[in-house]
Amino acid sequence: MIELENVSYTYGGGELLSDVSVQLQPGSFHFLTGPSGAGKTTLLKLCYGALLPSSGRLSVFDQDISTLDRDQLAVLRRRVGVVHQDCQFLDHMTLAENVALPLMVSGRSETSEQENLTELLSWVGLGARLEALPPELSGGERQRAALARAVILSPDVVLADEPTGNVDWEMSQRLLRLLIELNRMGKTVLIATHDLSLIRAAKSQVQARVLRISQRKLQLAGADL
Ligand SMILES: Nc1ncnc2c1ncn2[C@@H]1O[C@H](COP(=O)(O)OP(=O)(O)OP(=O)(O)O)[C@@H](O)[C@H]1O
Repeated sequence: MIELENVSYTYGGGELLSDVSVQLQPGSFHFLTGPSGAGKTTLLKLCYGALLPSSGRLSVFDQDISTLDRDQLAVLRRRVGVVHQDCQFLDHMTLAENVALPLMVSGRSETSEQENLTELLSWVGLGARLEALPPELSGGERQRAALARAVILSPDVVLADEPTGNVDWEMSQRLLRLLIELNRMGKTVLIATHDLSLIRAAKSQVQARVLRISQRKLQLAGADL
């Protein structure tokens, strides 16, 4: 589904990721961990085509990303839902409008889609907050809204960047359960996190592989987490 083969990523400050190879199989569940600044967000951005590898091969849904034009890349991105680290809401729009943005951008605003929106917001426990503005939301509400927006177009893959970064343990468990539920629906899930207790908690609920970035390399973490 997503395959990196000897991918390196270099920017002005030097090489951040070196010779990374990994496959995310359909329906798999992965964690991506590593110290702050190790390159987790960068690796996620490579996975949805926001950045291109400096070298190596990256294919998403069996398409070599370097061969895609802008329109093809846009189609591909609709199949990958991203929960951004900072949520990225438009503060003057309501929660429901923010979550519906991907529908509007892709020209899908029929009644059935609006019904899906209401259902989706109830699923994440925000059915009563549709009209709230982003500055009025708590950290946990923002993260759940970001998750709803990431899956509104029914993507095949969900990439979540520190989805439990600013919430307490109870809320992080709730977010984790939602992500596990998405995986049980067949979606491929990758969660970037430095929270090892979250990973430990997940291991009894889902079969997850843990990838770790250390000194520019990506490794499969052992059972000693
Ligand atoms: N194109 C770029 N230009 C400048 N700096 C970059 C670029 N790409 C990555 N970096 C730097 O590389 C480092 C890794 O960033 P990244 O956000 O991927 O790490 P991270 O593991 O997600 O960190 P955190 O856990 O703190 O979110 C950062 O210091 C970032 O500023």
